[in-house]
Amino acid sequence: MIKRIAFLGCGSMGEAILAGLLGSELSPSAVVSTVRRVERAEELAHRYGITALAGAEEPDANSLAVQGADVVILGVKPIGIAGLCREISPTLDARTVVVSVAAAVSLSQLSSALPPGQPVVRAMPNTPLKVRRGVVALSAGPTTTAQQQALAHEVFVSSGVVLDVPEDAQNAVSAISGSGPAYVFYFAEALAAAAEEFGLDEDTARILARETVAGGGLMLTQPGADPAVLRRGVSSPGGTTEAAIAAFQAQGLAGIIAAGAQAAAARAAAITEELSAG
Ligand SMILES: NC(=O)C1=CN([C@@H]2O[C@H](COP(=O)(O)OP(=O)(O)OC[C@H]3O[C@@H](n4cnc5c(N)ncnc54)[C@H](OP(=O)(O)O)[C@@H]3O)[C@@H](O)[C@H]2O)C=CC1
Ligand SMILES: O=C(O)[C@@H]1CCC=N1
Repeated sequence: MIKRIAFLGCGSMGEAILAGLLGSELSPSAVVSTVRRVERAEELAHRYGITALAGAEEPDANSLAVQGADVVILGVKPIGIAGLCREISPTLDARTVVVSVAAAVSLSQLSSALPPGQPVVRAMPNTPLKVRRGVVALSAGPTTTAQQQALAHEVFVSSGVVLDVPEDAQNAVSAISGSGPAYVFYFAEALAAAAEEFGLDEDTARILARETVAGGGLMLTQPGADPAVLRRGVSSPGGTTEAAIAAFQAQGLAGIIAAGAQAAAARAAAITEELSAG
């Protein structure tokens, strides 16, 4: 059981994890988070009842936050991860499991900035954790015990589906489910724009697109749901949906989506290289 957890960096992703976790049995008194700005720390403390420290006000915020924590979540941008690891290293307990959610930061890059043998987990979560419909893939480092891996699972399990993957799958996971919510939101934006092209007013267009994406997503969460079967359930032979799908296929929509995911994975590989090059 997690007794104390520290979130170092708590923006979009950190807050999504935090919100999902606090919906479980964990008490806000077991959570400390750090950010840079005072107003963001105040917002988090007010919204969740946690302790939130701002680096702008308390320069030792990160070192203070990790003291006594059994899990530390690194939620800053990839470029900030190594510096943050070096900053907390002197005060980190050797048993604390350090979970990085940063895209493209490898386990070896993490370990090389932490004390030798520090237990580490590389995670790729997504923001729907905030509404407890997230998915996260975990890859543990070689010194991370089964008990420490269980603690990392516990961070996410009440907020979504937790998968264990080999580290070399992490860039693919990032390209599919890490970035994926943005693809879905982009689709919703495009659907609303198409609605406005028909002359529907902006509010009506947004509601139609939003409820369609949300409702379709909810149907996919039903036991045994298969997207191809659900699609056929909407597509009458010779009807309107078939005409739309044929137009999507003629435009190469599946290939366009694959190209987007490839671009995301390639960018992750490039970021890993850039971080190694310094
Ligand atoms: N957003 C997403 O959907 C996903 C993001 N990720 C990963 O999550 C990480 C964070 O991304 P995201 O949440 O989008 O980014 P944000 O910019 O929203 O959040 C970053 C947070 O880090 C804080 N911060 C920056 N530097 C420090 C520091 N030295 N000490 C303490 N706090 C610090 C910022 O504080 P302040 O608010 O005061 O500026 C902010 O709260 C990235 O590594 C990204 O790859 C992974 C999967 C999905
Ligand atoms: O855009 C990014 O780099 C991060 C990683 C996955 C989602 N957001």
